[in-house]
Amino acid sequence: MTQPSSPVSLTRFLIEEERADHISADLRLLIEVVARACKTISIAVGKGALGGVLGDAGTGNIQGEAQKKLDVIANDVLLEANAWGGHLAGLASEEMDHSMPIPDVYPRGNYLLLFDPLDGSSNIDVNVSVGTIFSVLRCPEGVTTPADEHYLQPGTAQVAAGYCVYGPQTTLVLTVGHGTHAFTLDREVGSFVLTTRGIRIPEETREFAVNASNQRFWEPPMQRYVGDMLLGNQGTRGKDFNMRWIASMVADVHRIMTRGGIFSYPLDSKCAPKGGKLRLMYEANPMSFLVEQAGGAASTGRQRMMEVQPSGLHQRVPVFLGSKAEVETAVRYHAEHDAAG
Ligand SMILES: O=P(O)(O)OC[C@H]1O[C@](O)(COP(=O)(O)O)[C@@H](O)[C@@H]1O
Ligand SMILES: [Mg+2]
Ligand SMILES: [Mg+2]
Repeated sequence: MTQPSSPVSLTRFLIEEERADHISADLRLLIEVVARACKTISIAVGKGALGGVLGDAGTGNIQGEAQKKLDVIANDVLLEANAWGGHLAGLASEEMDHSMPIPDVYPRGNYLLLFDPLDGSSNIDVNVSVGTIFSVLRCPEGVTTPADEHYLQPGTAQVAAGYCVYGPQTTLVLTVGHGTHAFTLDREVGSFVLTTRGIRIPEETREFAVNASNQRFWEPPMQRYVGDMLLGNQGTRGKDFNMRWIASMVADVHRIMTRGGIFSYPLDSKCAPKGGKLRLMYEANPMSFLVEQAGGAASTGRQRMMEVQPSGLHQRVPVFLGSKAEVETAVRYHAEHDAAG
């Protein structure tokens, strides 16, 4: 007898992943807690002006950036939900100066959670998609009170990563190292439902995403790379390119997950003293894990992103990720430039 095909909830998907030995029960429950927090953030984002959540919080974060009210709200939601979740030894956030070990009085586990609670903050007040990005690491063996240094593991050590995009639909995109999968929030029912199993990013693309206003500050290989794309079918690339820039990494990456493309936030002379614009631990590494698991590639331009050995919790890096062949082309421009001295 054929079974009626019913929608697969995130809960059922995670139970199946546990049965397949892809995740532990603790990791399954941890992801459920993060997903629940994302639902709460999605509701707050959706209320907008009606919920009094728009505008500046009047505070700044360790990155020297002004915090929006929703940056603070999303951070609090994730902290509160996960502190009581029982599956973490500690957590770290883009919005907090240091990581936070889970206090003894709370239930504790063996994972470390890192997150960018609200990505694309500059878009909140203009009603454009924003998101949450998260990454899960194992707490090193024997460590009961993890400090910042215990989070400094390369992206290859991640056991799970995901983002939730708050757009016309709220969509959670997740990997536990066995493909990348998308779950759409059924708002009436209140649960995430599997809508794409095994996302595959097309290898080739004719679409790139970059903040072109930084062009004069870019390094020479980036100038040449984008210059050649702009020449289109009249230049060496032999094809015309389209450009998109939402300024929410989550939304730009989600487009690439859906139809391919390359996303880049390269090194420029403004952000060079900090190493780049985007954060390795909260943005670049989780997105790289998701993109690689979907058949794409992710690089700093000179090194596979997930092999970068982190030196600081809030470290920044240049980013190129998306369609594999296109990322390889961007890397080739950098290699040729460096080889020429
Ligand atoms: O405003 P810019 O320079 O184009 O930068 C946009 C980039 O900055 C970010 O907004 C940084 O994220 P936050 O909003 O979490 O600080 C990325 O999402 C986005 O890709
Ligand atoms: Mg961000
Ligand atoms: Mg943020």
